[in-house]
Amino acid sequence: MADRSGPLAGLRVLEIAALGPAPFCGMLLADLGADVVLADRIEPNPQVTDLGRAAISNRGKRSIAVDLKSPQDVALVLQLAEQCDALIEGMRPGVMERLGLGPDICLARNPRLVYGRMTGWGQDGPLAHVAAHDLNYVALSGALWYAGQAGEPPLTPPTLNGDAAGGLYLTIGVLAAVMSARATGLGQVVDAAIVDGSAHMLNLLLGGRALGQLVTERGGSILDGSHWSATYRCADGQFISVQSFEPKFYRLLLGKLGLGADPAFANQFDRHTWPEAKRRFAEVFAQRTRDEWCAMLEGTEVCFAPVLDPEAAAKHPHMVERGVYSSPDGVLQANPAPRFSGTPAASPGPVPERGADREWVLREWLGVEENA
Ligand SMILES: CC(=O)SCCNC(=O)CCNC(=O)[C@H](O)C(C)(C)COP(=O)(O)OP(=O)(O)OC[C@H]1O[C@@H](n2cnc3c(N)ncnc32)[C@H](O)[C@@H]1OP(=O)(O)O
Repeated sequence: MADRSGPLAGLRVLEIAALGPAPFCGMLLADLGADVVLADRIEPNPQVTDLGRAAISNRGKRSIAVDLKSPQDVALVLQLAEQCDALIEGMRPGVMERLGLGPDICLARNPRLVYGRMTGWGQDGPLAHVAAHDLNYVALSGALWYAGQAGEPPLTPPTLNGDAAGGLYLTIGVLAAVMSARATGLGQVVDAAIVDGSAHMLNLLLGGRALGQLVTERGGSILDGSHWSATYRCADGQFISVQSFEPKFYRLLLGKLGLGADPAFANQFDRHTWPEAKRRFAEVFAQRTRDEWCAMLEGTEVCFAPVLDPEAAAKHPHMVERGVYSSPDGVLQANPAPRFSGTPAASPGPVPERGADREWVLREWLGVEENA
């Protein structure tokens, strides 16, 4: 029986505890109302810092602690897998099989089950079994190539293109496969690899490559090389962003900066003019503080925003009015997204204590009263 609300109310998901993207997928599903039971480790993973109550990715889930090296607990996980729509896991390929929890066994027990697998490299291929992390996967996918400035090494971006996007692809895959299982009665394996998702997202840019807008040289393309698509340091050391792509918005920006009549800025898309134009923009933006630029440019059509740290972002009037962030238990976090008009998601539930919901899980999912 579901007690969560949101468009996924009634969807049961069993998540085998892992790092990064798989828990992020579990959070997305829980945010949207799914009943997510986290099969957690009995003790924290010794390889990584235990985030405890700050493990935002676990919010809204129920936790049951299991020792997957114990046949008894493996049997329990299989029983839970029989009762759910989807199982998600993020271990190295072959680990679940070794534990006796591989897809063949689980699907034999529950033919409607969607078995979602999250990895960096994928379930097969020469690197499938090799340890790596976000940066490595994004590097191999082709996407990291464009992160950075001309003549500089690619930077280490926040783990959004790899881990977070990988979790999003797992989420989409799981939901698509659940729809298919509801229509056909048959579950399947979803192999969500960060390299696939990261490359797939590059499609957004690869069309521009065909047109010459995206060149191989880092920092040489319209969106990462031009003066009108950049961040600038202000007089107080803070930063602002402009991305005045359309000529009408670009002209407006030039006007606001007092450069409208300057011929050096006349050819917006001529990449030969960009380095000098960027230097001139930098000089102009360095003359006022970020707040002064906000007062002048925010809310206009020049395509402008201040660059904010998450705490400042949470306090920005636009973000406040939309309620984008909150701080339950004193831990700053973003609220569920997207938003639904008919089945809105409730506020996310708390981060569970490890193993705290065993009684609830056994009763609600298996009909077993352990202490009766
Ligand atoms: C910042 C980031 O990029 S996070 C994303 C990292 N990459 C991924 O998530 C991709 C997929 N995952 C992986 O490739 C790997 O899990 C890595 C590289 C992240 C970590 O490698 P490892 O620490 O060696 O973990 P691996 O997944 O191989 O195995 C997990 C081990 O924990 C054990 N384990 C997991 N849960 C439990 C449990 N509840 N009880 C007992 N043992 C458990 C497994 O049995 C396995 O041990 P074994 O090899 O003795 O059977």
